[in-house]
Amino acid sequence: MEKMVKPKDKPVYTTSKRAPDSDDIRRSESELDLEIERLSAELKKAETLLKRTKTISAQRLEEIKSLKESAAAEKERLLGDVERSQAVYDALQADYNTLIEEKVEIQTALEKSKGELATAKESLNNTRSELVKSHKDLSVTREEVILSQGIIQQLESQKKSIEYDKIHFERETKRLRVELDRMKTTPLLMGTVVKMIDNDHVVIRSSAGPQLVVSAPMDLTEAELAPGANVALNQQTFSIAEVLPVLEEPEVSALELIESTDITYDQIGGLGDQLREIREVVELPLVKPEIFERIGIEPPKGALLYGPPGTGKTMIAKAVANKTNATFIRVVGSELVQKYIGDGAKMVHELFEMAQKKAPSIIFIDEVDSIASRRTDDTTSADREIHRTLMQLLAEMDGFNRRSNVKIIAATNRLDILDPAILRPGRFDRMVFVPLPEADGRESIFKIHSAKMTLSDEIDFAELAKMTEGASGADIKAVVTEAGMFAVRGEKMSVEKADFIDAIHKIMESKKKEELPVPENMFY
Ligand SMILES: Nc1ncnc2c1ncn2[C@@H]1O[C@H](COP(=O)(O)OP(=O)(O)OP(=O)(O)O)[C@@H](O)[C@H]1O
Repeated sequence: MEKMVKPKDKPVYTTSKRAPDSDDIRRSESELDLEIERLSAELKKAETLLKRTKTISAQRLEEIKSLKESAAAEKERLLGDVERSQAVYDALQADYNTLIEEKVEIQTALEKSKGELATAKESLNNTRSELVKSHKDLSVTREEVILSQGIIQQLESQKKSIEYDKIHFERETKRLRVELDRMKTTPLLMGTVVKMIDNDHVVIRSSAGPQLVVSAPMDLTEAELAPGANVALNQQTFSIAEVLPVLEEPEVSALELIESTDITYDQIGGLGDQLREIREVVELPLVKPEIFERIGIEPPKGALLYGPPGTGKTMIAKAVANKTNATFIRVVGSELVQKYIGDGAKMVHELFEMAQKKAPSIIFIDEVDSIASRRTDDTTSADREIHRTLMQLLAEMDGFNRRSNVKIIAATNRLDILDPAILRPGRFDRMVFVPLPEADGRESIFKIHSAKMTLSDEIDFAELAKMTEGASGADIKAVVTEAGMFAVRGEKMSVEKADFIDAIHKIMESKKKEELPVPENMFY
């Protein structure tokens, strides 16, 4: 702010009694000039100040104008915002109103549903109590049904078992009758073939002493009547009744004894797992006994093979004997007790002695169920005989040295009737189920048995395997042989698919006719 100039020494006009002289006038004039000068300077200053104030005012005015403009623009914008907000607010208000209406509707519906729910709950409770009541009734009925089902099942399995036993007994009766007939006939004389004179005559040295020339029976081949063969002769006519098996030891002639069998593992189809198991328990201890010693465990004594007939149980035993170079000694349970009545137990003892002598050896007890079946009591003398034979077998198995080179393989089609005593631990170290072959197994059995046949190219073994569901290895072998026979009869160059199909029909049909009812737990 510009400081106002304060007049310093204003000229003082004094009134004096004398008239101003020229000096006074000059003095007053110069004072007036000074005053005028000062006032001019002050005026100038005031003008400059005014000018500056004007400029500032103009600037301020400009600023105020621009502020006014921007305030107007801002106002415009705010007004727009207010409008938009109003629109949003209106929309929200509309939504809110709708929601309120909906809420009212929902509340009404909710009230209605609550009522319905209460009704439904009530009827549910009623139904539930009815259900609980029926459930109780049903439980009682179900228990009765289960009870009756159990009784029916029991009766059915008893029936099946009885039917089976009946068939078994019928067969045994038939066999015993034949045996009895044989026993009733005059005893036969034993003789040894010395030589064949021609196709029809043979020289025999009889056990009574003399040498005889007898007629060669039509049904015996030259090979069977080879020098040294043992034959049984009719005492009156001296005709040859039958060729006797090679007698290794007079006491145990009931046995089949093969020094070295010719069955190999690769001739057995579809039993990989079973072979592996049996090789572990029978082959390994014979071939590598040191492994068991090293590990410090007792080597197994043997195994029990069980399963349907004709599935290769005997083959497995023979193949193990072959692999281990062991003597194969086969004894048939039913023959032990039927042929040697009173001597079964003695035969068992001799069997084990002989196996020891011929070691390494494998004792194969076929149809072990004939001597080891579960019995309720030993009422008949035959029962007692069977029991004695079994006791002897168990004693031999228990007293038998695990480290000896003798192993036992037993086989049965009737695991269900076996005496638990024979299954007790320490007797058979492993029980191996030998089942009917699956399609793959059947295919490989077809291939094995037809390996030496001349076959036509069209033969598809997988297809034949599909057609023989339920067939055993023995059935498949029979099919292959029969197919060969069809081809021979038809004088063909090779066995054709049609021959196989005819053979399958023939064998499977006859199998169906022979089939017996199988008790449920027969193989388990
Ligand atoms: N898995 C198989 N592989 C090849 N051939 C088999 C097989 N199973 C059975 N066979 C054929 O069937 C024949 C009879 O088999 P095997 O005597 O071994 O049966 P099994 O089970 O001992 O019968 P069973 O219980 O009636 O004594 C054999 O000689 C063989 O030709």
